[in-house]
Amino acid sequence: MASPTPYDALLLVSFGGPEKPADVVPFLRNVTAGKNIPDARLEEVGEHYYGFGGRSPINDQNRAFVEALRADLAADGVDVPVYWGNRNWDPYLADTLAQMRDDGVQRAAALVTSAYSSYSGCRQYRENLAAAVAEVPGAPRIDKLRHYYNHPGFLEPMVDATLAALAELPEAARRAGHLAFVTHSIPVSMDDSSGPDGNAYTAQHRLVMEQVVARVRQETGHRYPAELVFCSRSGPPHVPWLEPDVNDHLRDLHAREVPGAVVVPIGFVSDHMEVIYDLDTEARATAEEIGLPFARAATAGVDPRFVAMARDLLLERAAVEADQPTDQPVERAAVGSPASWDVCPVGCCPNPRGARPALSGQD
Ligand SMILES: CC1=C(CCC(=O)O)c2cc3nc(cc4[nH]c(cc5[nH]c(cc1n2)c(C)c5CCC(=O)O)c(CCC(=O)O)c4C)C(CCC(=O)O)=C3C
Ligand SMILES: [Fe+2]
Repeated sequence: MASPTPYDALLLVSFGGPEKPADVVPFLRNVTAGKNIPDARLEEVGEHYYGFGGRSPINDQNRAFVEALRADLAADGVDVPVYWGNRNWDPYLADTLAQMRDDGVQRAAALVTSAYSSYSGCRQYRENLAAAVAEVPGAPRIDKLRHYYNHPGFLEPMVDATLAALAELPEAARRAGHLAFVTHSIPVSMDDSSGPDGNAYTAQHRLVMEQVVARVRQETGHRYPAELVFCSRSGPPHVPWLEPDVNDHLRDLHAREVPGAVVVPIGFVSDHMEVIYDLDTEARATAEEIGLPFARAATAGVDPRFVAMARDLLLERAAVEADQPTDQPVERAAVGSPASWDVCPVGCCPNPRGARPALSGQD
């Protein structure tokens, strides 16, 4: 049986979100510390949270994932505890690392709830992990697991979700509709510097989009027109961010007499606020306003294939890090493009505000 050695724990690392109205402003302060987010945008985002009782869905999604992962590991006989810590809200990374240390954990593999390369989606987590390790004397060693945007455990649930959403569209739109693949907008400069050679953020999303379109074609015999579009733009208006916005795109489809759209949130591993607000609330309202048939594909969430992916990545990396490697090459599940690196290359996804310590990198 595959062994998790040298890892004695798995750490789920996420963004965190508020759980009650009184959490919203302190949470937003944590997220935006040192960043140039206009006050108007913060008030707007605060309203998104208040509209859902001040509670983000993200923490409950992570609790469910941790439970499902514990069950998956137990069923497979992989005896490692699962911990969970966030960048921006309780349970904070440093508290979780202190707990892990107290439990005797020496070395843990970290799965981040962000599948792609970018400063916000990768290095910022690595910096926060480094800061938490520095804050906790005797903290375990943490190895961030590789990007998994092209892992079948992430892609296959997306294919099924896209097919299910297509089935929700009215008959006429089911065949001639378009697929709008949605991810979080980031500054154009952040995309330009993402990954070792730049533009990894958009390139990885396009690979995912192509894979899903190809798999949907296998299942339906039809190659759906598809576009990569963006949600949740923030920052000052004069700074360019990735476009088009999903709402503008829906209007554009309507103007071109496309009879319906399936929105596939490929940038999000579970139903985050961006999904339930930006897509289910705002984009759906746009579609209703213009009379465009609309369906939103489910996120991976606790799909058993996505949960099993976490086990697979842990065991894959354990085989790489093992003291006595076998002569068999380590198998790395990946579809359409090679598996991503284990350790981030030098200069990958730089911090626009200047270098600081980050874990799991060659620099
Ligand atoms: C690429 C990316 C991901 C995906 C990767 C990943 O998952 O990490 C992501 C995830 C998330 N972003 C989240 C929330 C927020 N992001 C903000 C701000 C920003 N995000 C950015 C990028 C990303 N963000 C950027 C470039 C900014 C501008 C400021 C900065 O340079 O950092 C702000 C401030 C207000 C605003 O500007 O909108 C909030 C409240 C939540 C929690 C949602 C919930 O509660 O369910 C999640 C999962
Ligand atoms: Fe964000």
